[in-house]
Amino acid sequence: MANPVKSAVSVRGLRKAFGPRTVLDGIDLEIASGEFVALLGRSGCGKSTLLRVLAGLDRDVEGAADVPRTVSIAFQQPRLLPWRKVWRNISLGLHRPDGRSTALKALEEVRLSGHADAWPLTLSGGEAQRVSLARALVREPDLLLLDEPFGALDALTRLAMHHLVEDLWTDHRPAVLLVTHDVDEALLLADRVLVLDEGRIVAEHHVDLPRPRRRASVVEQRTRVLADLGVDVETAA
Ligand SMILES: Nc1ncnc2c1ncn2[C@@H]1O[C@H](COP(=O)(O)OP(=O)(O)OP(=O)(O)O)[C@@H](O)[C@H]1O
Repeated sequence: MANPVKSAVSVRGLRKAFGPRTVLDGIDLEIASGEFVALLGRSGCGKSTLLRVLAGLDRDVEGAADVPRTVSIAFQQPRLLPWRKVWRNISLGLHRPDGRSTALKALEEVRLSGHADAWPLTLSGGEAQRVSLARALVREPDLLLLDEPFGALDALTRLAMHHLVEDLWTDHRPAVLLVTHDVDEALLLADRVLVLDEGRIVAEHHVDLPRPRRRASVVEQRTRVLADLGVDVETAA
């Protein structure tokens, strides 16, 4: 028998309700080991709720969700502790004697060497987000959950972050689930793009373009994904 692809995430029949409101309505989802998946959907369709469940932050659900033992999550806001230096933010909770050198290595990877002893409030938005990525990666997660990590950044910083995340993913190869509102971002980074609508996965696009990808190369697929999001590109502003 051929070697089956190892799953990092296996979700079956996942349901989540807040009171009378069903937010996740029977999600089935497989993510292969090392696969990069993007999740698109309108505001309020349940994207962050799904990520929270996969991160183990919300266990009050129906259905089954198998995830790896090491899961890291990074949010739109870096959520750094302002009273701890950058390196301590990264090594927090690692419980290793070599916490500082591990943090320094992670900072080097996110191209922030030299900021180890800085205070978080002295960092730019992009720098703080890179610290947040370093903190997520230092745990060597088998699953990395990214909840709109570039959403608050300006266009140029965002572009640099795309390259950085792709490099980090290539070097470490965790499975990734990236929540974004940006169709181009999804198509530039992911192997597969899912569209969530009212708590259900309603469309799936495989992105077979060679890497590194350019914006021009995703134009054709962009139209199809936008159609699944209910956006008519002819009339969209
Ligand atoms: N703790 C909560 N209590 C009650 N309702 C909640 C709670 N968390 C989320 N919801 C509701 O669940 C729905 C889905 O929220 P969720 O944050 O998952 O959406 P989203 O797709 O990530 O949206 P956005 O793109 O705007 O971040 C929303 O209607 C939200 O109001």
